[in-house]
Amino acid sequence: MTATLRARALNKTYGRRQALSDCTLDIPAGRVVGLVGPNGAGKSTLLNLAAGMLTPTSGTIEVCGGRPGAGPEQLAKVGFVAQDTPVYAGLSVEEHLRLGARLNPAWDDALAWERIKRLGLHPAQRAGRLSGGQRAQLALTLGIAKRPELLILDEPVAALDPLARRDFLQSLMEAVAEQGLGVVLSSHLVSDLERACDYLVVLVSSQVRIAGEVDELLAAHHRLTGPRRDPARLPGDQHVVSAGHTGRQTTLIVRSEGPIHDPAWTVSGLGLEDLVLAYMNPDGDTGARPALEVQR
Ligand SMILES: Nc1ncnc2c1ncn2[C@@H]1O[C@H](COP(=O)(O)OP(=O)(O)OP(=O)(O)O)[C@@H](O)[C@H]1O
Repeated sequence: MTATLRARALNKTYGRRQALSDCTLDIPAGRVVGLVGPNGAGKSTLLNLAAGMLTPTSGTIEVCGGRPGAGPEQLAKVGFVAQDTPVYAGLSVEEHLRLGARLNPAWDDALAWERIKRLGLHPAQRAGRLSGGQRAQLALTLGIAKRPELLILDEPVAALDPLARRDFLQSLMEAVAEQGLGVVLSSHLVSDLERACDYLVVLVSSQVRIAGEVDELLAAHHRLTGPRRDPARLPGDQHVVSAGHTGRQTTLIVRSEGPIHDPAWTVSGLGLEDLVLAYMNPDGDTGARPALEVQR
């Protein structure tokens, strides 16, 4: 597997606060990767390490085959749109594009202008006067026109209304299809990740809880409902991710590569949201408590 991001025993501490702990991860190339986890889990820290904006406390991280931020060639391979889609408020849309052209060796000016026209952004408009959605689209345009191998987006849609979010993700998906670039995208909106991502990483309490192809993860996880019983008595190949009990009933989220034939259980599949919630909330409550924001 060609890895676009490879982390080995990666740690990052801020003072005494552990933001990322012993993170070992291989993200394959050319995927759209959803990074999800509770507030403070370490998502921005991981993305900033991948973009070369932070350096590890210990361990290693490689992105597109090199050390993040190590020289102009490496910088050209990776696009990064930080949280809150930062743009220069005093610069116009056109000035942003000119700056992009000057700073990025593989800059695709035709692509940038085509996107700006399609989005209906006026070249003379100052970025500070754009709406949140327009600023996000401008930042995405700069990221895409740089023509990186990997585009890293930290909560790019958080401030957008549902229509702007759909447009933003649509633009992103088009760029992925046309350019074959890889994307790592963090978001709390699982429905957006479900729409856009084919690979999932769940980060909880500064550690990677699970990572893999979305289709494979969904196929390997099941919800078991049946008479109350001790989860420890399941067969060894059935790994309990989360367990919830009422007086008489047990509901388990289980990872199992093979089918589950025990007639005592009613077995059903999971959606991505259920899967993410099970890993974020392993101590039971396998019902639908919304620990994540879900918007459609
Ligand atoms: N510059 C900093 N100085 C000190 N602590 C920090 C700093 N940046 C982040 N942290 C801490 O590191 C941990 C991980 O933060 P991080 O921003 O990576 O989480 P996150 O998963 O992106 O959260 P959110 O979903 O809220 O954006 C948190 O406990 C946070 O308080």
